[in-house]
Amino acid sequence: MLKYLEKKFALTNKGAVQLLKGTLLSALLDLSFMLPIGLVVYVLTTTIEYLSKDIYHFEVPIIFYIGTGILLLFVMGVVAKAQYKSVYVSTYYESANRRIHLAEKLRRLPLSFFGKKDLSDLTNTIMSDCADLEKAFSHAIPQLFGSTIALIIMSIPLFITSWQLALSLLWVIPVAFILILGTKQIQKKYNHVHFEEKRKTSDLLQEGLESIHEIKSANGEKRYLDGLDEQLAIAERTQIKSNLLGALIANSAQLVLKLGLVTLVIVGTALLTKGEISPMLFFMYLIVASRIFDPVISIFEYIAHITNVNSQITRMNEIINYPIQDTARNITPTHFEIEFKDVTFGYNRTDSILKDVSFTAKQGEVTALVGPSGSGKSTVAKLAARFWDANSGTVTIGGIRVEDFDSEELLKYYSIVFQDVTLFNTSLKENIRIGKKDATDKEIMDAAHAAGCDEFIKRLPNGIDTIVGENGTTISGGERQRISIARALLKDAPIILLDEVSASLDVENETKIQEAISCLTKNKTVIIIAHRMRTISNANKIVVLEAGRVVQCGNYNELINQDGIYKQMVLLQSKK
Ligand SMILES: Nc1ncnc2c1ncn2[C@@H]1O[C@H](COP(=O)(O)OP(=O)(O)OP(=O)(O)O)[C@@H](O)[C@H]1O
Repeated sequence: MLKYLEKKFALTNKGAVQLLKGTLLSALLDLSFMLPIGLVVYVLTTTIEYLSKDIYHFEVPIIFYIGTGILLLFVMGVVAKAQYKSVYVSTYYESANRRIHLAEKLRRLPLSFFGKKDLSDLTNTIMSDCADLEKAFSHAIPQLFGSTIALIIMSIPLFITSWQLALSLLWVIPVAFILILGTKQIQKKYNHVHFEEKRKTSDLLQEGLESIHEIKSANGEKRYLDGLDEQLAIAERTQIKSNLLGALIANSAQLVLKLGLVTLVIVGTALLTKGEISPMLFFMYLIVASRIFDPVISIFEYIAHITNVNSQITRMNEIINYPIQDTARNITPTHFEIEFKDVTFGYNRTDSILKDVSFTAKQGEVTALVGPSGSGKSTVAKLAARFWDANSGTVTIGGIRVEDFDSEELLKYYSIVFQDVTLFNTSLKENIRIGKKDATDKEIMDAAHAAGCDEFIKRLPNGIDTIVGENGTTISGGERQRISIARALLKDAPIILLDEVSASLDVENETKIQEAISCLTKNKTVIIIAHRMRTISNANKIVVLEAGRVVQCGNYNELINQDGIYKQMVLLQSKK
């Protein structure tokens, strides 16, 4: 039962237990609301009975009734408080747990997962989907089950006292349910369309905000805003349609319920005329009829609400059930030689970006990857750090397959400088400290100095304590790259992956960086990707890639004497 609830509603185990508890308490609360009705019926029956016997005083003092009333209110209060605590408070805890659980899961997911998803979609799942579920769990799901249980329990005494009256009152419930459940698929379809349009709108908004510079520089504001207007209008239309349909179905169902009172009056009057029921019993049914449909109406609302969150639950389960790169073995390799053996890989598993790639990057040597744009150099570096898993073939470090390492442990062995440097909206110092969490300020300053950051840090208003803005918007591309190099220097890991490090540097800075890198790379396994042949002419090994295949491999002297793509690239660049 608990496992079913966990899967069905994307809950943690604790959340499923709380849902069960909340359901029972919600049923109890619905039942407790019938207690005052019981008291009213009791008072009225005894009053009428006394009056019919010409007795004008109560045998029990009136204070007894008042006391019972107060006691009932107290019981209702206690049950309501327990239900509130169980349903609402625990829902917020569950919501916090769900977000943490999702974030933990996202942390362990392979990059292939993120390649298939866009970021605004994931942000939506963590933020707004969680909020929608929070609402559903605090307002709908426990009450739905609770109200259903309460309704069944309330119906039993009604059928026992008079099955004809009970039937004439309650026949509308299954009819209304058939109406609601029969149209559930249509509602689901409309909700799904609306949900998708809402997602597209937030994608478009996020994309616009992220690429505001490009849009402005290409004079594309009008086109972008027109597109956004159109998308907003579509989202609005789908929302109206979905809400209208929901309201139409809910109101029709409520109208059907009203018929129950009509048939009760007709059947009750007929039975009364025939003398088959007492006026008191009829009267009692009329009072019950005024309240019995309340939980049913709530059930309809809850069903609509739960139908609405189905898409969110599906998306959340997609993340929760995605297989993680989980090997969790703590292994320390004795050396850090990287070997690619017949590696074939494609980002979408159908098109191969790398084909049968084999080479060895030895420890203490610099291995350079060169080749035309799009030949797969960065992809090789990503596979070396197990950002992605190869489709076939093996990537090993010190003779151990990368898949056998715990994915987080593995990255401790790497210092990585990629083309796209990500900076966080904090100080430069903290951005460099990411390389080594416990680094002292002096270590950070030394790394920044070695990476050639001194000159631009001096220019910043608060030096190394300057906040760099979201993703480092306040500093240039070359400066970002130098910060990234400072991080790598600080981390001082045994494997270094450098992708295009000198691409956005001027000649003077490039020389400085080259010096820093040569300190960094001593006795380490270095894989360097460069477009400028000059920067890698001293590499111990040069691996030339073309269309995802290794077409040449050797040192500079060997390759320059071969008639191949490497020689062509060197000649072409020296002409330039
Ligand atoms: N995340 C990704 N999802 C799908 N395809 C990708 C992804 N990253 C790269 N590619 C594709 O893989 C191919 C190789 O890309 P890669 O970045 O490895 O080439 P590269 O040799 O480093 O290119 P460049 O020198 O221009 O940086 C390209 O066709 C690219 O479009």
